[in-house]
Amino acid sequence: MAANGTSSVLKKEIPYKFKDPSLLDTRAFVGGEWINSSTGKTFPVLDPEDDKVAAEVTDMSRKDVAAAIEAAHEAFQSYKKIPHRTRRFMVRAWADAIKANREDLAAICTLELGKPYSESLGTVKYGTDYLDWFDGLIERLGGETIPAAKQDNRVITIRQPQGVVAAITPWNSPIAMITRKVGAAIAAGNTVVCKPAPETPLCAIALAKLFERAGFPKGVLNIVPCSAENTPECGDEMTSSKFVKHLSFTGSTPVGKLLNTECAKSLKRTSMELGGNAPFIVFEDADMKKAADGLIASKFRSSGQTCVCANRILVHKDVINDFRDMVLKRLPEVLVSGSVWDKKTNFGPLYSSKGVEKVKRHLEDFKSKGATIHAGWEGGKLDSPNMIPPTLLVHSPEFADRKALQVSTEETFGPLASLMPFTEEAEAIKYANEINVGLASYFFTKDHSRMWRVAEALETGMVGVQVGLVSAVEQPFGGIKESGMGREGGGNCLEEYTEIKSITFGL
Ligand SMILES: NC(=O)c1ccc[n+]([C@@H]2O[C@H](COP(=O)([O-])OP(=O)(O)OC[C@H]3O[C@@H](n4cnc5c(N)ncnc54)[C@H](O)[C@@H]3O)[C@@H](O)[C@H]2O)c1
Ligand SMILES: N[C@@H](CC=O)C(=O)O
Repeated sequence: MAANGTSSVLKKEIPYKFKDPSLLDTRAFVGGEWINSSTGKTFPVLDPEDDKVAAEVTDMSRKDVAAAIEAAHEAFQSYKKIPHRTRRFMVRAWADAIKANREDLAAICTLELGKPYSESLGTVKYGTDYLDWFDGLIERLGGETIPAAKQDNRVITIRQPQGVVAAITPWNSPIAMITRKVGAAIAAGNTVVCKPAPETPLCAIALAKLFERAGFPKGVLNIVPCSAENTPECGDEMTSSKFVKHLSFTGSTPVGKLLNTECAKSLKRTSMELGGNAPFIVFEDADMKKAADGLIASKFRSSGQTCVCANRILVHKDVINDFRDMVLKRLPEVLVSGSVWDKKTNFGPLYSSKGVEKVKRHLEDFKSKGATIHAGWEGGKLDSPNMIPPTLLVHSPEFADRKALQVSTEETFGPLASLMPFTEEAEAIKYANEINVGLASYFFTKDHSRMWRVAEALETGMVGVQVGLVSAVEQPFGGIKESGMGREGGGNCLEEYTEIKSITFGL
């Protein structure tokens, strides 16, 4: 029992009292039952704010994952027959349950991810926006009638769910990445086995608690938390199972490629939302304040830990000093650091010391190649664990060796921005596109011709023109090149989880 009396699960005190402590659970959810791993093993979940153990979560084995897949397969046999409208009401009820418990869910997100509580409330809203969106799409998930070439034939198509969908999700968005993926698969009539990231299983478990209350049949959603050590085995069970028809993954490009290769052996469908390395370009005619605010929103939200964060920042050499000064002015006006539980705080620690190591490596690389630090971290001991302040570096207007920088080939995934100069539009586009990934990109200019030209030229799945945020449920979210395959959100997102069947009638 935790000293604060809020939950028997908590291993440490936090300055938040749960309204419904039962949402904090450490068990798996399989076939409608709350269970522990057959091995009895657990793994620790840390609070990134102090690196202390927050909870011990059940560590599901390969055998347990196989049982969850079977439970999902069994549930699919009846769930697939449920009318679209009934399914819609259940999705609606899940969304409503999440909304009614938004504060507790946000607190769980803050606890295991270190995300400031106010930002966590935003991520709960973003997550439920997806379910609201699917609610509007479910009953439109129909087929079409097709004029047949033969006089005595009539042809129609119907859309049917695929079966068991395996979902593997990352730590950096532990609520929205689940509702966006699991919600879409279930809205389309599939059943799901979801393996959340080992760093953030508590949000997934809490979402399953609310799912259970929404009236879905047993086995429609199964949550199988497992440790980093068990992950490859559990993943292999998902990619090799004959019952899994679709693997939906959000995470890094190397893991996505591995899973995709394994799924290819049995021709499973895959959805791959993978890593990015977003270019962010400030042209010489840009509105400096708009561009600075765009950079702060894109680079520093979630402390720089999103797949669509600005990463390679190019500023026209004639305005690089003006832009630097505007960013330096706006940073303290926009970002507030402090305890993640303080409602005013909107900038928090990284998810773990692994993240800190990577940011430090990029910082040292920028410094060694001539960038100077204008704000933030110099690479020394941090004041508190994982808490890197918003950091700004600038290269001289003559700097030309961009391709040698680590940031040119790797996401920083942290609150570190280094401004690099460019001279010509074509040069900026060439550098932006000279990479194997293409998720998001951003640019700022007041020139309307340039807006179209550059938006069309950038090789990414999403482009922000004069904005630093591109995530919204109503628009297709996803990348090209090695940033993935498929789209989540947008008007056609449920179709990804269906098969088209064409039926020919002879008269
Ligand atoms: N495109 C998008 O929509 C999107 C969204 C969020 C994050 N991301 C990307 O995710 C990455 C950050 O997340 P991460 O560090 O957790 O990525 P990761 O690839 O290490 O892990 C993602 C998930 O895959 C699991 N995993 C790891 N190895 C596995 C294996 N062998 N078999 C099965 N599962 C395995 C992890 O446990 C986790 O659940 C970044 O690259 C980011 O850009 C992309
Ligand atoms: N949470 C992000 C996804 C990548 O990290 C978003 O949807 O913007």
